[in-house]
Amino acid sequence: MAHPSEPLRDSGAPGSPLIELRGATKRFRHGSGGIHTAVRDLTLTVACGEFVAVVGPTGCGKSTTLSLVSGLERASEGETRVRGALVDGIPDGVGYVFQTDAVLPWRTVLDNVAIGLRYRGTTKAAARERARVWLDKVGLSGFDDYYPHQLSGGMRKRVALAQTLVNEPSILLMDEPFSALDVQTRALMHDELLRLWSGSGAAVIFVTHDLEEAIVLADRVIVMTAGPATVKGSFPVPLHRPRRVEEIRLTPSFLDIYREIWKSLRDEVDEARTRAARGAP
Ligand SMILES: Nc1ncnc2c1ncn2[C@@H]1O[C@H](COP(=O)(O)OP(=O)(O)OP(=O)(O)O)[C@@H](O)[C@H]1O
Repeated sequence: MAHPSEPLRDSGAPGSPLIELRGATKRFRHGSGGIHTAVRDLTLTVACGEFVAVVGPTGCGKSTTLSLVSGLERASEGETRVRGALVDGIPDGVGYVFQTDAVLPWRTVLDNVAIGLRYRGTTKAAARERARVWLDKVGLSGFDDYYPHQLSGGMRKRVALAQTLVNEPSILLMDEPFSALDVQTRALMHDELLRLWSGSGAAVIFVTHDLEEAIVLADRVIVMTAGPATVKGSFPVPLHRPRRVEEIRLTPSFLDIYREIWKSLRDEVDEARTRAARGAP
């Protein structure tokens, strides 16, 4: 295991994926005694440094898939491996960014960013110094002493990103991180995320409802079936990097790949809508 305050770097041993879900099934027992299968026989691998986006209809099991990788949930059948080892608890080097950020309202921006390092045993001065570097990287230098309520939604999201990235995760799990932001702020955050990720070597699994967002960001888009989630299709995104997200959306190659993936996703979205109209899970 790496020293708690040191970033974990994955060497990317040839032939071995960083993240592997093999025939993973996750069932939940409900209070009523019924059993709900959220994920079924899901097989997915992610390589070191790869940016994978996962799209699928509402409630299909995308977040549960992330929980299997992060070790927050254990597969009922099949297995999840990170760096070849069975996931049993939170693997080293995992960072998580949720839709609702984990910014603490009673702490300053600087201390919010420093908090993860403090928990890992870094001294206050060193943690704050590192946090300042990351605040600068996310364009928030000068806001050290602000409290979260004094920031815009986009700025708070930047704090949340810095809070996670300051720990230099080698695996970044993102669960609809920008869905609460307005369209313009989202677009800015897309560019920002790509800038921060490029060269970091981190593998990303980015869950979203938004196919456009998935394509502009990812190396590969995974389409999930209507629940229980399993992989319906895996689509490489042949768009060059570095990407200017706003410009990419207008290119013929973007529209081609959008049409191709939407053809696969549309049936699942329709299926989920039909079930919702029938009141079925
Ligand atoms: N801890 C749990 N206990 C019981 N059921 C759960 C639990 N977590 C998830 N589920 C159920 O599993 C299914 C998949 O949920 P999940 O949150 O993974 O879907 P999702 O695709 O991320 O949803 P959304 O698109 O709405 O964010 C849902 O029916 C949900 O109610």
